[in-house]
Amino acid sequence: MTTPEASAATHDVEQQPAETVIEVRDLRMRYGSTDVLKGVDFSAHPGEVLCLLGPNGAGKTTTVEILEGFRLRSGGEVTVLGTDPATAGEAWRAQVGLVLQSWRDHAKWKVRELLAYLGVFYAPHSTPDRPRPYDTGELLERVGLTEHANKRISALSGGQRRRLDVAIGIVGRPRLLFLDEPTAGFDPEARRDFHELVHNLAAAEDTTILLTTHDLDEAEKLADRILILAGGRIVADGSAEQLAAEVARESEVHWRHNGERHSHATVESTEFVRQLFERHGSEITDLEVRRASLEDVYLTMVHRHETGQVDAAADEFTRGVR
Ligand SMILES: Nc1ncnc2c1ncn2[C@@H]1O[C@H](COP(=O)(O)OP(=O)(O)OP(=O)(O)O)[C@@H](O)[C@H]1O
Repeated sequence: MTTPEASAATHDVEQQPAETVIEVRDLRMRYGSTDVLKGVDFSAHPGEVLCLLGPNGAGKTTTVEILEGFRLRSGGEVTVLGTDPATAGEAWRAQVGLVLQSWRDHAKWKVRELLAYLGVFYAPHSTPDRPRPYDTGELLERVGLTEHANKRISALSGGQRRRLDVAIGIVGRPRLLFLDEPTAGFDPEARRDFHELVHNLAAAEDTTILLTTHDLDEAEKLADRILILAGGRIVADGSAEQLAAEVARESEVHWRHNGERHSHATVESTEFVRQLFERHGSEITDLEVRRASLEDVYLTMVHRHETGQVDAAADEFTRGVR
């Protein structure tokens, strides 16, 4: 992530719960003579988990930094929590959480002290439905750092440090949380805990989450909606299932009946399975329905982009998914 370079005049408005948390229309970004974003459109609603995917250099960081108010766009409309991030002030910022690549400062601080210290900033922005900041003990528990609460930050392992990054991102109980490669360096258990935490934040606290990752498995597990950015536009927008159905309309159904293996390709796998059970009931064993993986979808989209078919790909998804 880069240094903030946005913001001329700032203003704060009374923040009302917005129907749409993020609204991006025809977002454009030009660096010198290069157009990196050529008309990005998407929106996010309260409690949704969105994952932004795309090849290196596609413009994910640029997009996220514009939404965070750290970068000024070249064109288009952007509204985040009801406000244009380019001119938003402190009250807006207090509702937005960031989990950036690792927190490197304050090495001599202890974990609990740092969280309590950072929390103070959010107290003036507390509301009855969103008490701010998080109680430090509860927060430590949530991110799995209770037993490390009195350790110096310099003494944390990489994974513990990342948990602290997450705690720093949510200490103000944000309505919108940006996560940049959130589980880089996590062991499988920490990763599973983190996924639970994200589901919990979205479901119980109605926090909208926008994450960037290169880990497709993580995207599939976490995201309600996946956005693929390629060629300066969103070329796919939908759930992992919707996107898979667009790339490979047929799913493969495999099953065993009277000891014999069978398989069948169909666009209506649910209906096919229902009929299968209607005819053979509990004689059916080893049932499996395979659809295109997110990796298949992603590689197909990126390939279309690289071979200049990106407009066709974008049109297809716009038609099929939205
Ligand atoms: N400040 C800048 N000035 C000029 N060009 C820039 C600047 N920031 C980014 N770019 C260029 O814009 C393009 C998009 O960069 P960006 O960092 O947004 O991509 P990304 O999708 O986040 O990539 P990665 O997956 O590699 O992190 C790249 O070609 C990059 O070189």
